[in-house]
Amino acid sequence: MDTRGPLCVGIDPHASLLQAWGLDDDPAGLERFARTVVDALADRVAVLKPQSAFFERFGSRGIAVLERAVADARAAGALVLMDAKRGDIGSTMAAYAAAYLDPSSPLFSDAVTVSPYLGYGSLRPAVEAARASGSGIFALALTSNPEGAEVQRAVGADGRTVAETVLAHLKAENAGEEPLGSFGAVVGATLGGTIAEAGIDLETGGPLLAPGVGAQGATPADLPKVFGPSVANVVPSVSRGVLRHGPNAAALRAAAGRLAGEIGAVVGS
Ligand SMILES: O=c1ccn([C@@H]2O[C@H](COP(=O)(O)O)[C@@H](O)[C@H]2O)c(=O)[nH]1
Repeated sequence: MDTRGPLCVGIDPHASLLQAWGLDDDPAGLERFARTVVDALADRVAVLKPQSAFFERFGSRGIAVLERAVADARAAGALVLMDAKRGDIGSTMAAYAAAYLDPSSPLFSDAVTVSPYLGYGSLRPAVEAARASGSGIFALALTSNPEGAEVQRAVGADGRTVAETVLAHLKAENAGEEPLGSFGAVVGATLGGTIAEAGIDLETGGPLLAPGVGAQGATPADLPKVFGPSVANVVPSVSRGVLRHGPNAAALRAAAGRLAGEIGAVVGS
């Protein structure tokens, strides 16, 4: 983030984008799509975020493409955040942690998105794997979709919302880490002033992944209102808002560059 700015670009090979890029909706089209994004952007953006679902839908051939994209992006200097939103009982979580956070795995990534909705404690194997390998996690706290509120804003017996409980756990993981720890939260850029209105503290000492800029309607100018004083820790994430400019590499770079400039103007990077 210090050297490249905080922008994260998602690699989301929607069938509609493959078509728009003149590619077939098959593993060869998927591979060309992923390779084009990595070649265009991995040497300049801080984070590339492959959305695992779009690779998984092609089965083992899609996963092979994902493995190559992860390796190539990391080799070019980008951090890779695997958006897989894994979450399960602890013993199964250990296997997910081995898949994404163990350096010997072909899908090893710098971080993975995880769902804390089987209870934050169920994520312990991922936390431990991240500590062991120097990687990280991003736990879903306040997601960008409107349906998330019914779970995430629910109030527990201690008077805190579920999201606040998740954020408090992340803050404890990051204690003592400077300038930021490796235990991030996902907080949608689409949430407007609702976080401040609810008095939710986003100071977890970790990065805040902010999806929702672009196709979901949020803009870089919304970030200060959504994140308040925590805006400096935000990693804004954009997928379709950049990808729709492909397949031309220069156009992808220009789109990412424009967004990076707009984000820099509001977060001060
Ligand atoms: O709260 C969340 C968590 C994750 N996502 C993911 O981010 C991208 C958004 O894509 P856009 O094209 O920029 O809308 C996608 O992979 C989602 O699964 C999210 O949107 N919200």
